[in-house]
Amino acid sequence: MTRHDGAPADTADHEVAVLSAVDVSKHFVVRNAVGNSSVVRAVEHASVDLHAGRIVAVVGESGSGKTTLARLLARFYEPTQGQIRLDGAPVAKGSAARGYHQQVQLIFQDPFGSLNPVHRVRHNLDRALRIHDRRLGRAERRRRAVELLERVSLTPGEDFLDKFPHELSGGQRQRVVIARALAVAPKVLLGDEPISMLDVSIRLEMLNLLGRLSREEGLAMLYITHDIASARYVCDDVVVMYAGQMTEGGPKDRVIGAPAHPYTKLLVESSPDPDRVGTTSRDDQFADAEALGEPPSLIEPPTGCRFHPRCPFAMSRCAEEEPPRTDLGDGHWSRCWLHQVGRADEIGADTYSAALARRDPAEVAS
Ligand SMILES: Nc1ncnc2c1ncn2[C@@H]1O[C@H](COP(=O)(O)OP(=O)(O)OP(=O)(O)O)[C@@H](O)[C@H]1O
Repeated sequence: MTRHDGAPADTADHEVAVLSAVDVSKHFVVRNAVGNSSVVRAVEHASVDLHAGRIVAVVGESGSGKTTLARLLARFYEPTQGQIRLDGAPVAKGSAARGYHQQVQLIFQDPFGSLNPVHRVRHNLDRALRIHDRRLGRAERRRRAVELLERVSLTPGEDFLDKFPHELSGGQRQRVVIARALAVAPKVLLGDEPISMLDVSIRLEMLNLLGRLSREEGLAMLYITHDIASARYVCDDVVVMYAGQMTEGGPKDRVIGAPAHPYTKLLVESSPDPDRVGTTSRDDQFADAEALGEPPSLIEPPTGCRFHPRCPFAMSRCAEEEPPRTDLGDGHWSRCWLHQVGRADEIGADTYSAALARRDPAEVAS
């Protein structure tokens, strides 16, 4: 069972996670036009474990901290606080990144931007293969490049070796990006919205490819998405982020099927059709959620539970104190005061908008 949000990995799971973020925070110092600085609390106290052969989805609105979390796990950023662990061992600050990136690969949204446009597919793969093993001869690298292309269903691989990125479709380019990531034989793939810029018609195939790589080849994966339906389709576990914090996590059928946090409920109900995979654009996703209010500033986030200004169930306590984590069994957990005061049943009793319509403004302190 995958553990999220701070519980010790080896007691909950009986196996050490391949890659973990343990209580990580990332703060950015930004300056305005007149030189005053402020701190953006992009991620705060986030924990997640990635296990071999399993996919964890991170869902949340724009600006909730998903990309920052992936970049922390990829060591593109050092955490302001907390730890990244690989195979259970803390990754030392400033330690060599090359060895790390042979084990942990990050895939971005835009496959065109990820490939060098002046080089053929062969060259793009060859470089990664040489980084993986300097002893490989030219013929062996070519053989492996063909094999990699075929692993991502670009067959026959020979036909793609001499193509330039602009000669490929978006889906084919993203497959080449994945093949290049696999060239270094990583244990972990981090996908930052890897299908959102692809044609709707091929998104399902890409998800199937990611699912196959995880299940059949044992890769541990993080899958960042706005799309609840694709998270439900391909992942094992889901973590929900709101305003830089993790609010709920656990097995996907529990989190998406029976949300235990009002924000997850809002996301699921705002999702155009949780059963139609990959058909919505980023802008349409959570359109209703946006109508219900802007996500908060991460420079001066709301006190207490960050979701309380938008929450139909908010009590005065929600504005005062951060809710503790409540474990709900089977790896499912939530950070919401309703669980602590015996009112958790209310989350599932009605739709989010019906609950919002009934909200008593006097209950919310700010
Ligand atoms: N390098 C940076 N400097 C300053 N602020 C940053 C930086 N990177 C991210 N942020 C801020 O951190 C917050 C979280 O951003 P992040 O990109 O992680 O969110 P996200 O959930 O991935 O959003 P999206 O889905 O739009 O990519 C945002 O307020 C963003 O403006």
